[in-house]
Amino acid sequence: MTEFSEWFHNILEEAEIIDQRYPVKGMHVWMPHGFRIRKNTLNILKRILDRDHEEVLFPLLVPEDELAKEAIHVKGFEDEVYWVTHGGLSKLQRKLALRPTSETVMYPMFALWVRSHTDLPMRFYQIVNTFRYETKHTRPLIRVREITTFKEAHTIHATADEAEEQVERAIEIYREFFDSLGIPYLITKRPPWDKFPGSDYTMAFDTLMPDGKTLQIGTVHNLGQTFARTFEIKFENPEGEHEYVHQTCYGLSDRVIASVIAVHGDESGLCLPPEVAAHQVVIVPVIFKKAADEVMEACRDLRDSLGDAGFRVHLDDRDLRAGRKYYEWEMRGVPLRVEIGPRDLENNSAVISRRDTGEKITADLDGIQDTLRDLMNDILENLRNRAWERMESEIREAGTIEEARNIIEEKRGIISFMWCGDEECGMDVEEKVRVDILGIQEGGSGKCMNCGRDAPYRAYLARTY
Ligand SMILES: Nc1ncnc2c1ncn2[C@@H]1O[C@H](COS(=O)(=O)NC(=O)[C@@H](N)CS)[C@@H](O)[C@H]1O
Ligand SMILES: [Mg+2]
Ligand SMILES: [Zn+2]
Repeated sequence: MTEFSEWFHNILEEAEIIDQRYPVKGMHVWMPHGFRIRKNTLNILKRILDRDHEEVLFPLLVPEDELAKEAIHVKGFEDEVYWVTHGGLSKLQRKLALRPTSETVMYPMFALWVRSHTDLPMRFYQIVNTFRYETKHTRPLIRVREITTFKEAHTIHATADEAEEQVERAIEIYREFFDSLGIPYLITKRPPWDKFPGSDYTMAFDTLMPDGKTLQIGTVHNLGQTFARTFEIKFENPEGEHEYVHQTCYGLSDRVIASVIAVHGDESGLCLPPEVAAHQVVIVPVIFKKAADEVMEACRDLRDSLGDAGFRVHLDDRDLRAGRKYYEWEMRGVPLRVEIGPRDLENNSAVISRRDTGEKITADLDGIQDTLRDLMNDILENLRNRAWERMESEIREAGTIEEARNIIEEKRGIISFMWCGDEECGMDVEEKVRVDILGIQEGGSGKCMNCGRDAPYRAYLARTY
């Protein structure tokens, strides 16, 4: 873990998550193992969203004039948009953009869908690929040009209060989702100069990566009525008048997978929450001359009974040294390994090894399903607690610019300080400490670290991806 980005690139290759050799910069191939992890992660997310969102699928290509409609929005994306200019050999009358995000794709259609207040609220999401011509240093899963796993939710409301409440609901959805992955997060309101282009304000989830830099792993935007006015999205209210709707949108991406890998990983490789691991349990037969057949028989029976009980289980019956198997499954982050040998047969037991703590437990084969389920819950709990403790230990209070500078130089991590909220002063702090203001949390009191004025906000600074 000395050089995190080297560790990260290596594990993506060794654990066959993605293949980075694809000949377009910032675009990678999901390999079978990585794809399973991605699928399991998305299943958790969809289970949460499907409670009160409808899943949809909109086109990839955006007409130039639609993309350009909302001036601030297009300004924010104009240098990141990929364009399609030809259909076959013929030049297109009007060029088409590859969606960098789908406001300008969806909202012309929302204008057709929304009629009456009885249609509202509407809550949609789609999980698609989006394209951003990132000019900063691209990194697999972290800063890509094809965002392969872009979950974007878009909601429509009759009032500002409802939109406000939806922002809170989206924040709870993200908390539940990240908690199910054991990923710690800091929730702040982005400073005005860093909010989503065209939004009223942005709430962001940041997590701390092993190298002391923060990664924005999710964002929730209150769009107010800006896009409604631009795209004429109106509804007839109970009094028969026409009003513009109020909107929110909230997004996640491949970074969710990046943070699961980075936050829980260790020197042995991946360490995956059981909910997302490709295999939750791997069975390794301990083969000696004696009783070899009985051992294999017992391992197959266990594989079948666990499979029938809904575990993602794999029996590794390859003719390889056990040690080689242990290494491989630990590197791939399989939460639980079960070994059965001749001695275990006699005792009708098995030896279970936990990936997160390395602890070995001897368990009766009768009732081993409950033992494994309990262990899987313990593992998620342990991973989550370990990750939260680590992040919280890296959040340090600074009373002066000097202190802030020293902390960032020596330890990186996250700095919290009291801020007056004035943009000038904020930019000045970023300048002096040479890191970004992540955002603020309301309800502080004290004097601004930088200018001494009254400070109603607790603000956070960190070096970011
Ligand atoms: N180049 C990128 N590679 C990987 N993830 C990215 C990239 N750019 C943004 N993201 C992730 O995508 C999330 C949503 O992007 S966003 O611009 O903040 N918000 C939107 O696009 C809104 N339409 C909400 S869906 C970000 O919070 C960030 O976690
Ligand atoms: Mg960007
Ligand atoms: Zn100040």
